[in-house]
Amino acid sequence: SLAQAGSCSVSAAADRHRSHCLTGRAASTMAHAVRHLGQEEAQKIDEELFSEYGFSVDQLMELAGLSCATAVTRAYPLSSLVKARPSLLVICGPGNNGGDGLVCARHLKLFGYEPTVLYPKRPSKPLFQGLTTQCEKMEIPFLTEMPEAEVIDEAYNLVIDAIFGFSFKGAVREPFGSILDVLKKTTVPVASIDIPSGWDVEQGSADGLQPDMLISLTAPKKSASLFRGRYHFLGGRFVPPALEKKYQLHLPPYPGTDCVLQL
Ligand SMILES: NC(=O)C1=CN([C@@H]2O[C@H](COP(=O)(O)OP(=O)(O)OC[C@H]3O[C@@H](n4cnc5c(N)ncnc54)[C@H](OP(=O)(O)O)[C@@H]3O)[C@@H](O)[C@H]2O)[C@@H](O)CC1
Ligand SMILES: [K+]
Repeated sequence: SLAQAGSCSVSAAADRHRSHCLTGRAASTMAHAVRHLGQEEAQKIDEELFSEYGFSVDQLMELAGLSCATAVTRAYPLSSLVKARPSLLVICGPGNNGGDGLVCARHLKLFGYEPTVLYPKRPSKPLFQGLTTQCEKMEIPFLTEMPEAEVIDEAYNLVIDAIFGFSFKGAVREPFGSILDVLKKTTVPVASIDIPSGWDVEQGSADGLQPDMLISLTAPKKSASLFRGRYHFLGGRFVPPALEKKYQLHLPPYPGTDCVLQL
């Protein structure tokens, strides 16, 4: 399915459709390279979206999670899954990255996948309680503990890592240290939302998780240049042009109405 975009033919008459036919890679080489954000800068942009631009967290989280689910369908279409059932494990952390994971799980269920969620540390805020209820009502099962690596390899096609995002700092605290240790032993592909969890947002982690996919939200963070997996997508198509300009993000153009773009 990733080859589809590249094989699309371009006629002069269909110039306005040209962006549909460019792969993200081709499109991004046409403009300035997309900028990689430092940790403080990513947090500042996030804050500004709320304080200056009037967005609510719920709104952006919905768009971010939808982008992630869409990107997963591009890289791992239902027809490509090797297990009998289209099972996925979504591991959610205690912050907004975890919230993106819950939204992503809900959309993936609507897209025909069978997500199961592990959500060991749940904030008491109504936002996260609501997102949890929405998943439960969609008959998405919640695990009570992290399965062994062999069990994950046997049961799931893919793990979605929604543990930590751009606010992660320092050494990993429990229960997430043990969860990440198991995740490093699994052989099924891991798709990380925004940052491979456990990586320093700017410096990465030499002996850390090596995900197969990374979905950068808003703009890639500095550590994304160390990503060696197969699929790097950009998502979170909600940045107002004035904010993009102020931070000189140089975002590549998203094709048509797509909410994701392969970098
Ligand atoms: N504008 C955008 O792009 C948008 C971005 N969005 C998303 O938000 C994400 C950023 O969310 P965020 O700020 O809530 O931070 P995030 O990293 O999920 O969690 C921080 C939590 O982790 C914990 N923690 C930290 N360090 C730890 C450690 N060493 N070991 C253990 N725990 C540690 C700490 O918990 P604590 O234990 O301190 O309570 C804290 O609560 C971003 O990456 C993107 O996915 C969209 O939803 C909306 C639009
Ligand atoms: K993550």
